[in-house]
Order: sequence, then C-alpha cells, then structure tokens
Amino acid sequence: MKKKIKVVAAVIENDQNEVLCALRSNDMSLPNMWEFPGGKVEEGEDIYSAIVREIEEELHCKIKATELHNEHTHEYDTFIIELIAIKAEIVEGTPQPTEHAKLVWLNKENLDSLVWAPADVPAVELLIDNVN
Ligand SMILES: Nc1nc2c([nH]c(=O)n2[C@H]2C[C@H](O)[C@@H](COP(=O)(O)OP(=O)(O)OP(=O)(O)O)O2)c(=O)[nH]1
Repeated sequence: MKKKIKVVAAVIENDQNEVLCALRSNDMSLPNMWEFPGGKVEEGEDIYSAIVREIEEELHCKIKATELHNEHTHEYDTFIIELIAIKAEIVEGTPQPTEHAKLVWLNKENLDSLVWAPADVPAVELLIDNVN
C-alpha cells in the first residue's frame, strides 16, 4: 500500500495581489516543479502551527495564517499526498530560498505559466478563478 502524507502549503499573498511561488531544486523529490512552500505536518501538530513552523524553517520569515484555501488528495506513483493549502501573509522578514532553487512573486492571473507539482493544480486553479 502507498504511504499517505499530510502536507501543508502556504499561499502567501502580498499587497500587490501577488502570490509567492517556490521552485523545487534538482536534489528534492519532484525536482524542478513549482509549489507553495511548506512541508509535512508532524504527529499531533495542528495545521496552522505546522505551516508557521515550516515557513520559519524553510524561508526564514514569519507568517500569519489567515484561512484555509483548499484541500486536495493526489496519488503520485510512490505515495499519496493530502495537500492542505492555507492562505497567509508575511508579518516579519523577507522570504529566503534556503532550500528552493528560486522564489518568485507572481500575479495570480499568471500562475498557470509555471509547471506546478500535480497535487497543487486545484489550488492554483482556484486562485486563478477567483481573480476573474
Ligand atoms: N511543501 C510542499 N510540498 C509539496 C507540494 N506539492 C506537492 O506535491 N508536494 C510534495 C513534495 C514532497 O514530496 C512532499 C512534501 O515534503 P516536504 O517538503 O516536507 O519534504 P521533502 O521535500 O524533504 O520531502 P522528501 O524529499 O523527503 O519526500 O509533498 C507543495 O505545494 N508544497
């Protein structure tokens, strides 16, 4: 049976209506695909604490989680992911790409110009739909 993982991802928006997109590096799983920064929820951890912790660890900045964006389960070849996307704002610091190959702020209407990790596609489509 495939392993199931629970992952939180931050949809971080700035004042210009842009969303922070992160490029997975060559040496990560799902290399060279774009994602929302985040990571696995730890045993007994709530999703809002998990996303604040992951962003501190990964981007070295502090966020405030505002609301749930969407949840989607996707089956990859080797595992199943329950991806929980959470809207957030930066409250302290500037995101640094400590693990990712690149970070970019992109207008919501241009989000589909990137190649997203397959599990992220519904979250991206929802963001684009909400612009129109
Ligand atoms: N952080 C994050 N991970 C995502 C997204 N979409 C998606 O399929 N994933 C996958 C990539 C990873 O396999 C897993 C998240 O794991 P992680 O970020 O905690 O850890 P990792 O890269 O060290 O994972 P791994 O190489 O050990 O499998 O979920 C997303 O939007 N954000």
